[in-house]
Amino acid sequence: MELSFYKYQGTGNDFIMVDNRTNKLSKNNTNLINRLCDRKFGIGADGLILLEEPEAEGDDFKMVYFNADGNESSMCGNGGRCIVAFAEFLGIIKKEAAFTAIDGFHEAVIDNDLISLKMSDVDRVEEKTDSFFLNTGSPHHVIFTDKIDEIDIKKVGAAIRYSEEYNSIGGTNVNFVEQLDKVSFKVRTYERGVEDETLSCGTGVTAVALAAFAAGKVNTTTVHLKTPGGRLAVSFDSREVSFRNIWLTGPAVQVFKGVIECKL
Ligand SMILES: N[C@@H](CCC[C@H](N)C(=O)O)C(=O)O
Repeated sequence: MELSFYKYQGTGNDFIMVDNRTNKLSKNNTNLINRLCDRKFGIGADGLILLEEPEAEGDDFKMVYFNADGNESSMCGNGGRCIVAFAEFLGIIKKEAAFTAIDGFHEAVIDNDLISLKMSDVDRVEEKTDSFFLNTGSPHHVIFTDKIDEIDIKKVGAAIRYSEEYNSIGGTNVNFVEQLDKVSFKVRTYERGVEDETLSCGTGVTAVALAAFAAGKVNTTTVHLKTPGGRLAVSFDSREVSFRNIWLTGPAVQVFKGVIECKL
């Protein structure tokens, strides 16, 4: 089978994007999706995203997200911004989008090079001994440090991701964070399903912004995040540790397109 695809990146978090409105690509083919995401044997990406026909009334499309390991997973914030850019490219939307992903309904707005995505509400930030845990559409463990560049992200991240603490939820993503000033943080993320550090994680920086606010490290409701792949911003309304109207903003870019021969 020949598969047409597009490659997108959002602050260096990269995705294979497939227009699957004709259901050409089966969602159960874990090996194929894993192979397509492989950086040596395939196209190479942190994940693969299907744009499908909407199921809910008023939606423009449906988003289905797979990690590089080939498994369908929870919400991807950078992928959500990239699929909005893809939908605009395909002519499905103009400057605004409404779509459903695994964690529910999302809205998005395109403003020149920046795409803002409305994230799921967050009702709980769990404070642990030296870290925080919250779910921003995907599960995130957040650790504040003052030596972020000295951490072996893959080693320490994997130890937490596979720890007994997170077994019952299928593991977690792990974010290491260093405060830069009153409103900015440097973030490095170990991503579940990629099983390595990625250049950026959208649900991850969202978790960092909310955890920083809950911990009293910032008192503004817009937080700036510097990742190895670029800059993102998160804004929100807060009531104690309950967060609403959460928006993730940053660039999303089409890198190339192609056709690949897939053995099913
Ligand atoms: N890169 C993503 C997060 C993707 C999901 C994650 N790897 C998981 O399985 O929890 C983002 O930008 O949010």
